[in-house]
Amino acid sequence: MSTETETGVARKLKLKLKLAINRSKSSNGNLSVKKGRILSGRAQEMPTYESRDDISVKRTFQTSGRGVGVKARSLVIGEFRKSSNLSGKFGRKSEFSRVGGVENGVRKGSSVEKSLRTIWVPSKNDGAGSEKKQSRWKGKGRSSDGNFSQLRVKKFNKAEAEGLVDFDVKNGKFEKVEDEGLAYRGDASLNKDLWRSRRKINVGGKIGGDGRSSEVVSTDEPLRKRKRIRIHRLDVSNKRIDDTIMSEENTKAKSEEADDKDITMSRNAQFRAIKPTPSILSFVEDNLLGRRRMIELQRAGYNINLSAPLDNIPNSTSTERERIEESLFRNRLEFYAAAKVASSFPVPDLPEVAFAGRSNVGKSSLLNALTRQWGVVRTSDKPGHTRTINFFKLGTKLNLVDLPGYGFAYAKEEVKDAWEELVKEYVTTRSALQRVCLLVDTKWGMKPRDHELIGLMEKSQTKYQIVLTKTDAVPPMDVARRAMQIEENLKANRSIVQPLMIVSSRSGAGIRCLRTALAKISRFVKV
Ligand SMILES: Nc1nc2c(ncn2[C@@H]2O[C@H](COP(=O)(O)OP(=O)(O)OP(=O)(O)O)[C@@H](O)[C@H]2O)c(=O)[nH]1
Ligand SMILES: [Mg+2]
Repeated sequence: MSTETETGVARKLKLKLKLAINRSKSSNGNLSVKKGRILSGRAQEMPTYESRDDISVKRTFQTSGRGVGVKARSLVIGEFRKSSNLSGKFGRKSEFSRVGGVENGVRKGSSVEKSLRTIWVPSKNDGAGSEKKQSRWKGKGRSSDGNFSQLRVKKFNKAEAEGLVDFDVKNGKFEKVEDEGLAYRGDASLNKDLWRSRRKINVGGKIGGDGRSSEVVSTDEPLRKRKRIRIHRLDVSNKRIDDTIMSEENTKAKSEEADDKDITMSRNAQFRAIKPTPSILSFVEDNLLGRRRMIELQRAGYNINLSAPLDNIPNSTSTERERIEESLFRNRLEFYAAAKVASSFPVPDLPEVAFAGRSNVGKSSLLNALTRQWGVVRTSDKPGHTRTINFFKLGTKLNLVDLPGYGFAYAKEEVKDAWEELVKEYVTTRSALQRVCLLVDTKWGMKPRDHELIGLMEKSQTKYQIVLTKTDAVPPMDVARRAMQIEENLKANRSIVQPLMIVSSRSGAGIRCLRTALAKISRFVKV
């Protein structure tokens, strides 16, 4: 290239650079940066360079919005690669030296206006920043691009005076995207370095490690807030009790709580705060009650290929189910009467055990499970399937009675009322009735109608026993909590028969215990 051309090129370069600096100064708010990529803005109008210069470029951007501080500020550094309208690289290597301390305005300021700057910095690595090279460069500049270098040093000084921050990061790269402005090419290592160097600043107040400067940097960036979970002070079941950090919000909430003495825990929190007794817990564990994985049943020695696998003898080598331990329940279950009204109740000849409870709680299923005669009593997943009082004979010693459910059911209100009245009449007047098994869904617990029926049975001195059902649908701990809750609530009652039974017709858990309890009635009670 001739001297004449070089001078022309230098002049062009100077003009364009000046233009770029002015633009970036005057229109600071025009850039938006996201994930290291400049999305829009003035960077499109970056100058092009036709000769290679020993300068490197540093741009700092600050986005407004969330997380202003280390993360929000994106330092974009690097070099331009050759492209159609660029005849040379811009900056040899993107290694930078620190040019100034961090000014609060830059770090703290959330406004883009204040923080967005473009400065042109002589690279230390390239020697442009060193005394020796700078003077050489300046000298050179006097003949060819002296004005340019002066301008650059001037800008540099100005930027330094403004206290723009610089970081030392290796090999950062720019690429020029055709007329789209600068695009940061997502160099992961660059990101890491950046993040590290910033962390170092935060921690030690110095740029250490790879950082080329050891100047102290102000560290008044806001720290990120930690997430906090608010838990009720009485809820001891939750392990993540965070009583260490007191945010403003927390303190306020706690003082409000203290003021409001009548504050009540949510039902769920109350339930989770229940601590079951060791005896209940061991009963639940021993009988593998609650939701269990098949592997757990297998390890306990149950044949999981059978339906209701837990209603069997553990570690049995037989592929068949072992026979029922209570001879009473080996008898055939026979339907013999159904009653829609009290006048059609059959003559009481044998002791009766009735199964009461809300619709869909699993009364009919339990009869089948107890006798292992699935299909004798009809069941359905639709609440309100059993609509009459159904009497079943179990051999010649005991009758089992399946009652219609109460509460929600797919039936008309007056029909449901009639069922409820019928059930109430049966449990309070039936002379042969020896025990009512009041079934309660473990998941939902006792409802007002259950308490209503209990009240009636207490009045009429009918013996009743609570049976928790569908235990396979809830975690073992919840089964224990529910049992504990009900026992606590009903401990003052006189007609209740203890202990509370906990079963699952589906898994067969607890069925053997219930059989034993009911078989006793047939042995000792005579009608
Ligand atoms: N997971 C699970 N489901 C059960 C259990 N027992 C019964 N079910 C299901 O619950 C639904 C209702 O069972 P039923 O035996 O018909 O209930 P019910 O209390 O007789 O209902 P009504 O006759 O409408 O009063 C059916 O879909 C059963 O399969 C159990 O122990 N575990
Ligand atoms: Mg039923």
